[in-house]
Amino acid sequence: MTALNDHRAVAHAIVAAHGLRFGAITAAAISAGSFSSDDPVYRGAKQACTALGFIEIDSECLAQAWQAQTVRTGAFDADQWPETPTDFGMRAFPPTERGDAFAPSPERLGLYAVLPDARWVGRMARAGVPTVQLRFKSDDAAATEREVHAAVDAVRGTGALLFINDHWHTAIAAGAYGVHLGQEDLDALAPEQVRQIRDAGLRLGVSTHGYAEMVRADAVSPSYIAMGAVYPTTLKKMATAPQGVARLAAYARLLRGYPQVGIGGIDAVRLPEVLATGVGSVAVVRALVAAEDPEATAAQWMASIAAAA
Ligand SMILES: Cc1ncc(COP(=O)(O)OP(=O)(O)O)c(N)n1
Ligand SMILES: Cc1nc(C(=O)O)sc1CCOP(=O)(O)O
Ligand SMILES: [Mg+2]
Repeated sequence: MTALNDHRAVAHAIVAAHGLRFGAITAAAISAGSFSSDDPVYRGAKQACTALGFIEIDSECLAQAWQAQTVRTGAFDADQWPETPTDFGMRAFPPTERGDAFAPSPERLGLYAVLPDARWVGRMARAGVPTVQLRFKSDDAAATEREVHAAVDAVRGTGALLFINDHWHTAIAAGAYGVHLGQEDLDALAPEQVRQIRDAGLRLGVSTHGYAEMVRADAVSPSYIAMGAVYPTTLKKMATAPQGVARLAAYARLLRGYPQVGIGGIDAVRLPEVLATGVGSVAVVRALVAAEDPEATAAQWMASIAAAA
């Protein structure tokens, strides 16, 4: 039994219980950190999470959740990694029952193709990919408007659900199925603008890269939550290290109740272990766009995803 008043014992018990799957750095790291409370469970958990390689804001978030879990259950249990939303300060799940929830998307979005232009969107939609995203990176407003409208036209009649990355205003005007926003995109929006997207009936997907960002995403009750980067990706410069599948599985358990998407560096070899975490969707760029035969590759991936469901 771990002594509840000894933060060092708490830290060692958590690292001993979870070091193998998350990969403990060194025992020496179990001393570092800044603390917002003297509670021994909070303090020990923050030291342990730092030693397990979580970044500062995620260690803080986890430490507060460990403390809340201990208060809620009446006992500290080192084996029980926090995965109850209310312990993280989130509102009660399921989020779909909240008054401010975005329109729902399917629980399992399946293969999710993130694509650079409307031509690719049409091509993958016609190949039967169930979820597609236009990720058109341009500051040219006229070109963006053309591309968004072309993407909406391109999926018509295919059954594919089209999310527009970043350009939410144009997505509303063009009648897209949904919008995908990152944390910085979300930070740039006033609450009124978030309401505007929701009230227009568009679905909202939000990117996350750890616990603190999941809490932030949950605050707007989106239609799905994306988690990345699971593996290293060369597609864009990431501010955080790859998460790996052990963390992805822990995130997926916390976010049960949301449709979930794994993204970043996923290829055919890694696909089975990503699906084994329980996420209902995998989002890819290069695996399709750089494939020799994108249609055949999409068909193979869709079969693998269906077989794992
Ligand atoms: C499904 C999905 N997940 C994550 C992202 C990344 O979005 P964001 O963080 O806004 O970065 P950019 O794609 O805008 O560079 C995504 N697009 N889709
Ligand atoms: C666009 C994007 N967003 C990510 C995130 O983690 O938020 S990873 C990523 C790139 C995904 O490309 P690929 O499948 O080629 O690695
Ligand atoms: Mg973005």
